[in-house]
Amino acid sequence: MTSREASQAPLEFGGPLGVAALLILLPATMFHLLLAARSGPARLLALPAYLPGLEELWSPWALLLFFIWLGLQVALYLLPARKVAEGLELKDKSRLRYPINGFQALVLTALLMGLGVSVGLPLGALPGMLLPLAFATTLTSFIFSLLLYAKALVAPASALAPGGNSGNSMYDFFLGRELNPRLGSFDFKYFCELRPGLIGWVFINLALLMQEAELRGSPSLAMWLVNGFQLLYVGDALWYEESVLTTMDIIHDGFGFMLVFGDLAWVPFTYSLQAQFLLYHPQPLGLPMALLICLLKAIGYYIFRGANSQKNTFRKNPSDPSVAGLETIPTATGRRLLVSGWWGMVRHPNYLGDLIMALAWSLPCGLSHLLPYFYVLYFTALLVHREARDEQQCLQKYGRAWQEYCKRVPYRIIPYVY
Ligand SMILES: NC(=O)C1=CN([C@@H]2O[C@H](COP(=O)(O)OP(=O)(O)OC[C@H]3O[C@@H](n4cnc5c(N)ncnc54)[C@H](OP(=O)(O)O)[C@@H]3O)[C@@H](O)[C@H]2O)C=CC1
Ligand SMILES: CC(C)CCC[C@@H](C)[C@H]1CC=C2C3=C(CC[C@@]21C)[C@@]1(C)CC[C@H](O)C[C@@H]1CC3
Repeated sequence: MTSREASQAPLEFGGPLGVAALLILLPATMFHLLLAARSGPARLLALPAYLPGLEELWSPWALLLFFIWLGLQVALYLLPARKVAEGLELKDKSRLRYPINGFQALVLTALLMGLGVSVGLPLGALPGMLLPLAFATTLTSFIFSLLLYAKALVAPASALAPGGNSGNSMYDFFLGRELNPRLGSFDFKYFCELRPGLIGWVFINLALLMQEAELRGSPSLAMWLVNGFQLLYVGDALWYEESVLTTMDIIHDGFGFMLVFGDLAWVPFTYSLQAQFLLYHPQPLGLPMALLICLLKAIGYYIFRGANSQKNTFRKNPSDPSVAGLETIPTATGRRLLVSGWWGMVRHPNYLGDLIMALAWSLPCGLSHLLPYFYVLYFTALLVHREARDEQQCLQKYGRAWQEYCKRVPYRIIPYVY
């Protein structure tokens, strides 16, 4: 297939019409959440009381701040890494190399921020800039995705993603045509997936905490919990950075608007919704309830980390003592599928743990509003859809062995429910 021939891969996300809707709906939802979080009624399901004018959205300072942030993260990405990992084999039998220094980037960013705050950097002013920052990031995401689309037009056929090469420009712009767009050894998708948005989310949360301390004397218990839980999640993702190299985002999906906007804008501005909500709507939280929520978070994390580590260890070294005793099914590819341990409980135990953690992030916000539960609702939809896509890919990869696995482990995410 040449780069100008369209692939026959089935269309996802409702095809061109579906992605046209998503191109509008995703940014609109993000701005709706940003506005709702600061509004008095904080309603998830009501239209905003007013629409911000361009003067409220556009600020060259916000754009500059976003580029300084990107520049800092690029610089940290380029620092010597403790390890350079190889990705999975590509169509042309080559393997790309990726620096494993995301956790180092998080720690260095924290040190720089600490230093900055100690000499007067007004981190607490960030919450007031979220709207123009989100606007600048969205604008940049559209332009960056267009550049990536143009770059893919001259990429060799072997560099294209299986799904983003339908021949419909809007669909391919959304899904991404090129699988691993790079400039030299700088990998745009890998960089964006784990650095600017994920680390940005942590510092937006921290800025909201500092602002709350400024407003009310000290941060609330609910704000501490949300900050702590989400920092653990981001720290974990960066500590286990190498495992992102086997996710469908890296090995299957192209780098188009969906991931560009998702990584750069959606993650920092919507995943910080609970902390945004708490700044404008303080919630009382007693110690017993806080302890119960911590227990829920611990259970979710235990399942999430246990399941992810078990699969990653098994894929790296099936004779590792921690996984050697697990029951498996052989497949025609030579790889085996786990059918006991976490992966014998449901077919996506890691999603179950992630969903439990999502609930624990929202509960500190109390039960008076639906808004802070947006993440739980969105994430359930995302994981159900993602699970269906992964099943399809596994069925193609493993055929009868996958059918056998589904028979042995009938539930997808929640035991005896789904
Ligand atoms: N917060 C967020 O917004 C998001 C978080 N996540 C989280 O990221 C993590 C990664 O998720 P995701 O990328 O979807 O994929 P998974 O980590 O669930 O990996 C799925 C892959 O695992 C392998 N696999 C499936 N079943 C078995 C088995 N029984 N034995 C051995 N290998 C098996 C298959 O690949 P193969 O056989 O090729 O190894 C399959 O394609 C999850 O914890 C998820 O919750 C994901 C998306 C968004
Ligand atoms: C804009 C759309 C709604 C879709 C956006 C999807 C992205 C936000 C997510 C796609 C896969 C992701 C992963 C993570 C963050 C969210 C995105 C980028 C993690 C890095 C989160 C931490 C986990 O430990 C690993 C995840 C890998 C997939």
